[in-house]
Amino acid sequence: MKKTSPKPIIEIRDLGKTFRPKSGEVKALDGINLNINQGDIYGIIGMSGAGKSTLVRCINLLEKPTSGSVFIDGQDISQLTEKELRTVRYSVGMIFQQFNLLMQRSSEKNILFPLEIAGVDKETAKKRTAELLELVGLPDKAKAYPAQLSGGQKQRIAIARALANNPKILLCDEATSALDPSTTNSILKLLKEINQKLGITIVIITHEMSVVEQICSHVAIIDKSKIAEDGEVEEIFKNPQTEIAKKMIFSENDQGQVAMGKNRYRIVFDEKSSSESVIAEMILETKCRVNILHADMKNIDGITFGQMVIQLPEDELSASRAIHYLKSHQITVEEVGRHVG
Ligand SMILES: Nc1ncnc2c1ncn2[C@@H]1O[C@H](COP(=O)(O)OP(=O)(O)OP(=O)(O)O)[C@@H](O)[C@H]1O
Repeated sequence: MKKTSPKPIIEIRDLGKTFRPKSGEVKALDGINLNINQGDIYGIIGMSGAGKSTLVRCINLLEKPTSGSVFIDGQDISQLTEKELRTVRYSVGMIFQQFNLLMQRSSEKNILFPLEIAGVDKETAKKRTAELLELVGLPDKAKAYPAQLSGGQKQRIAIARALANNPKILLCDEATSALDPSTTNSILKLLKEINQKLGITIVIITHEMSVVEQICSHVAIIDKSKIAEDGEVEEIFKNPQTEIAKKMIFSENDQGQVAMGKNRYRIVFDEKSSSESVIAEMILETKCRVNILHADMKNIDGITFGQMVIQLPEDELSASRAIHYLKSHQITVEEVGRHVG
């Protein structure tokens, strides 16, 4: 039977955005093409100034592209009237780094706010608010004001508010950047649950690869206004092609530890192969001396990967024997010496 290809809910075609402030022209986005499918958790990652916020503002209709198009659920949003745009806006919810809750309103009233604007009757809106408080795990905080909530709780209320009008897409702009690591984990877990329970497509804008690794199915790496690389997170992690992807996969700490010396290789293991035994057997079989410079584990969308940076001897023959051994055991091997540090 023919496999049906997944349906893109967001299609970005040749998108360009140029700002023209008095100080000169800034090309914030240049020739962006991206397909985000229904049900994806799609990470958009890049360094500061790469163009992430501009891209998200083009998707949520706050910024008008200079060229190209954005299709949401098959509709070219640049061709819509104001009235049609309002309807499409309901299908895109958004959460932010600073939560953006209304400080004078209780949690419950914050969630009610978009329902009031949409003209939902009071009884239905109240019922929906109670369901959403339950969904984000805070039914007991209905009457609390934002000032009485922790950062993680504020973000949970913001998520409930963003979901009030049943959007098809949830955009998260650096939504965990103001949170500590354990709160970040709990918010990412909640987003994953929402994606699975409601089938909602989630787009996550972040500068942290760890966020992408934890919950995203796909990622696009933006560098200097263009997409450097995009695809499934697992594939990009195992086989990054561009300098920027390699840089983002190694955290700053890792780079410090592996910056010294020549002949360094990054190797990636999956759950099926144990790093220790493969390395031990490789040393026994090839008689090649290996220096382990760095090793850690990463959990990518629920699958554990080990990565190591090893240093091989300068003697080319032994080094190539070792590389051949690793590759023949289906282990990803790439030289990092020129790229890292
Ligand atoms: N309204 C604007 N007017 C002029 N230039 C702008 C405007 N908005 C963004 N830019 C410029 O466009 C480029 C991309 O900015 P953008 O905010 O999209 O990057 P970013 O990847 O989100 O960065 P950060 O992670 O620091 O928020 C930057 O050079 C920025 O200075």
